[in-house]
Amino acid sequence: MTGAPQLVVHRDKELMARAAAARLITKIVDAQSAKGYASVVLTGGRNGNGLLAALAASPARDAVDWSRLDLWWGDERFLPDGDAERNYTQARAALLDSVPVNPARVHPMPASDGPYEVDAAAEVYAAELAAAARPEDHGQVPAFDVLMLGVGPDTHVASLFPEHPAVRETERSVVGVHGAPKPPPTRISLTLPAIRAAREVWLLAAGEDKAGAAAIALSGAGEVQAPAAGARGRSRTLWLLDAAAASQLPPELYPPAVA
Ligand SMILES: O=C1O[C@H](COP(=O)(O)O)[C@@H](O)[C@H](O)[C@H]1O
Repeated sequence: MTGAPQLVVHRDKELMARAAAARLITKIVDAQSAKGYASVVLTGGRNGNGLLAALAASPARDAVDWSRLDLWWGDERFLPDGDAERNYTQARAALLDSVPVNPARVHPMPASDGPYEVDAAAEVYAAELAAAARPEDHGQVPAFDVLMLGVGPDTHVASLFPEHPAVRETERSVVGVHGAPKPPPTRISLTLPAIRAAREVWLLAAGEDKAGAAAIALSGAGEVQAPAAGARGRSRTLWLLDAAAASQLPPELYPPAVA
């Protein structure tokens, strides 16, 4: 597991989205060159969708071989297929409908109008992840190249909310979430162990309303009280912030000391 999280602070949220999109393109291209494919976990929320829109607008998007990209989701709002509030619907609108992804490699979480209730739907997604894990991944989910997470103002990541049962899960890779404090109340989420299987975890936080959450999560809070504190990658944990979201960080974390 990685050491301390690394921080990159951009001037504003537009620049953060563009820089993060450029970073993601490079990461995908590098992974595809090294092993033939890349696997990425997408996040919902404003910052995640901002990144996808910036990627869609980037001329460098053509450097990605979209047919050799596995896409997964970190969480989903358990709503009918096509609902405008589903993370999958929003990712399609922001990016996926305008690039030649291979539909067989795109893995949205189940919708509420499918054959499963939420806990069974979570089990189905866990089985899909397990089937995609390779022996060298040594786990029940693939070793994702990059797993992105938006950080909520309450420090939630994916659909893991402070003090909720889902954030305490230590065995399963995917769980149904009931009674989430942010609508809709019923959701599906990767758990912290599944998140920590990723090579790199990128936490996205832009805007003043994320400043308190970033400060708490980066100042030694426990993961049950501040789920973002428990989101770490195997080889790297990267916080991508804008100046507003970094504005309450303790001075020992930001700005960096002058050499
Ligand atoms: O509901 C959700 O919220 C978080 C954070 O969203 P934001 O709009 O505050 O950035 C998001 O990461 C998660 O995927 C989503 O389901």
